[in-house]
Amino acid sequence: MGENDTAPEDKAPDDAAHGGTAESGAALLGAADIRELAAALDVRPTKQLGQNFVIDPGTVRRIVRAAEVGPSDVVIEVGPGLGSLTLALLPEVARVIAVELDPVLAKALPETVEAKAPGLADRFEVVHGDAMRIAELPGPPPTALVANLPYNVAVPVVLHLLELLPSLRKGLVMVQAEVGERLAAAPGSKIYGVPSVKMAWYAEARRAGSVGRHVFWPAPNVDSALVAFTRREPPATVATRQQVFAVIDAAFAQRRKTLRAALASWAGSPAMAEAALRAADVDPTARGEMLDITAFARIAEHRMV
Ligand SMILES: C[S@@+](CC[C@H](N)C(=O)[O-])C[C@H]1O[C@@H](n2cnc3c(N)ncnc32)[C@H](O)[C@@H]1O
Repeated sequence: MGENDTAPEDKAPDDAAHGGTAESGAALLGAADIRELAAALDVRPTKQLGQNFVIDPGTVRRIVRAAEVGPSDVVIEVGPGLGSLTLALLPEVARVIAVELDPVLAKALPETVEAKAPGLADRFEVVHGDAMRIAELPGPPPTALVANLPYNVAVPVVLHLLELLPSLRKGLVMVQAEVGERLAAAPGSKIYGVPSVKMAWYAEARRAGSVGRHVFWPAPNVDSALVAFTRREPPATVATRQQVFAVIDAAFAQRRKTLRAALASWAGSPAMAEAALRAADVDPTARGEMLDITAFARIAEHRMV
């Protein structure tokens, strides 16, 4: 799927539409279903929790297709909300473990699954909690992350789950368009930064399409992007992940400065920063935005204090 892909479904959904029943055994949620569910639960979507619910069955189908998940996948879904994406995932995969922070939504979801996908409810489990803080999950280890993420915490959630769950081999997340570009950016581009390099420690990320704001209720102020990722081995290094991430944070905290200046307090002094950079075969007058993850790992190895 190309960057500017506009799938046939990427049009304004009919506001009154019900999602209808799919042959797969799960009914998908349309705009009218979402409003009915929200009214029944007295849910008023909050910005604080990034609650923008997908009201377009075409969009959730598109997400599931782009995720390339199958019958052997155990999916972790973050922020299932009222269940739009959950219901599209269930017929396709072995199991969905959904982590939801809102207690009202977490409590209501099993009932929605039972009502809309009666034959598939045994594949589903909901965990009430904060996806940025969970330390363990029930059941078999997840192989894929598929989520329409709460936008304000999208990057920390993805990084936390990649660190916590080595079983996670791939993922497809819907995020704010600008965040999607950052996650998938390559060295040398203006938007390359901390999310791009930290993501590259764990996985190869790429843009997998765009989604307009009209497929959500309420509609957010920004458009969205689909980002796909595939796990890869971190660079071979004697430095720990924390040590490498400390260099990345220092380099981008003052991204307009040369690395010699930006890494001065991390190294102990500008001269020590220069020594570490030279030992790592990195030009001390370069800026962080030019370096890939392997260069950051080499620099971390050469800190002298
Ligand atoms: C963008 S909505 C997506 C809802 C649903 N998946 C959909 O596509 O309609 C984000 C969801 O994440 C939940 N959420 C927000 N912060 C969270 C966190 N830290 N951990 C888990 N869920 C969170 C919100 O309550 C909300 O249900």
